[in-house]
Amino acid sequence: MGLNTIDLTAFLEGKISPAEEQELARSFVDLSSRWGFFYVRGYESVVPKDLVDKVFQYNASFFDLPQATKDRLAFVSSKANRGYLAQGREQPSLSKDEDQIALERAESGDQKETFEIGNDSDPVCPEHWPEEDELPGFKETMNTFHRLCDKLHLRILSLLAISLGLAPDFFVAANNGRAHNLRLLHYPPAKRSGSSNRLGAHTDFGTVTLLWQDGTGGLQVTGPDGDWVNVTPKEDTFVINIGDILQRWSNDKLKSTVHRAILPSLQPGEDPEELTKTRRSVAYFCNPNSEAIIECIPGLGEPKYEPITAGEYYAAALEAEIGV
Ligand SMILES: O=C(O)CCC(=O)C(=O)O
Ligand SMILES: [Fe+2]
Repeated sequence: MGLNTIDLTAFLEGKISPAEEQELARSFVDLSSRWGFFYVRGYESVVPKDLVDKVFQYNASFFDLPQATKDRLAFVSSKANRGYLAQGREQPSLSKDEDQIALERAESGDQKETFEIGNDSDPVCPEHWPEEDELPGFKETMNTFHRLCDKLHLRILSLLAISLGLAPDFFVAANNGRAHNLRLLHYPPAKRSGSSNRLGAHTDFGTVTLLWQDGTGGLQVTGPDGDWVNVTPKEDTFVINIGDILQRWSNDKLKSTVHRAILPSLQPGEDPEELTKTRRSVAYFCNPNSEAIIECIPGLGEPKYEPITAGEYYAAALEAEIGV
């Protein structure tokens, strides 16, 4: 069985009847609790399609910059969570143990490089932008995309609140600081004779992730029965997945689903000795405000977890995978 798709057109354009909204909310919570991962279409009234295309074009031109330029923009701390991560630096894992993660990095490390972008108006953590003449228009495009994805995320959280029987603005106060992380991912061509791992199996840490992928394929999630299911690229969709903080906040009602990326399977006529295609994706990891206290949402049973501060939890999880 494949992944389901939710259409947000009428909801986002304010053309939805109360009954349709209830039905949409019901399928949203149903998919979030059974799968934790689904396609979304109909988002273009908030995030225009040509902007998404432009972000993908910049994904290519950013990673085409000279290695020395990218290295100058290097990621230096998980607390800041900004900058360039060269291949071999981040090792996502299901483990939280640094030694175990180091072992996985050495045995079949990820074949990817990424660039992390935060909220550009954060007074404490500056972005690691390339100079304007190195990549004209990059900063402006990424800032616009960051802001519009935040708007989209707030609408998604309002749908989530409705679906949990809460006031539509339930999540706003703890999630209105745009503490999100926009990540460009580049998976370079790889040999099939080596490791098939592109991105190790992991869950995301935040509330929801909005993920756009190119047409290459290779993203997989674990379905409700534990098997790997392909997240086949579909035109004009992105995927939403639930992250650990939202699973914890919802007392495990919503599911933070394990996912990974592997090399695409060999197609008829393809030469196994040739390098695979490049893969590119764009992830928008949504996070509560860093000082927000995450404790069981009312009405979801006896709390299983201690309250935590979102920012501390997130930085510790990231640091285990990056080491700084
Ligand atoms: O590249 C992808 O499709 C997935 C990226 C991802 O899961 C991540 O960076 O956490
Ligand atoms: Fe992920």
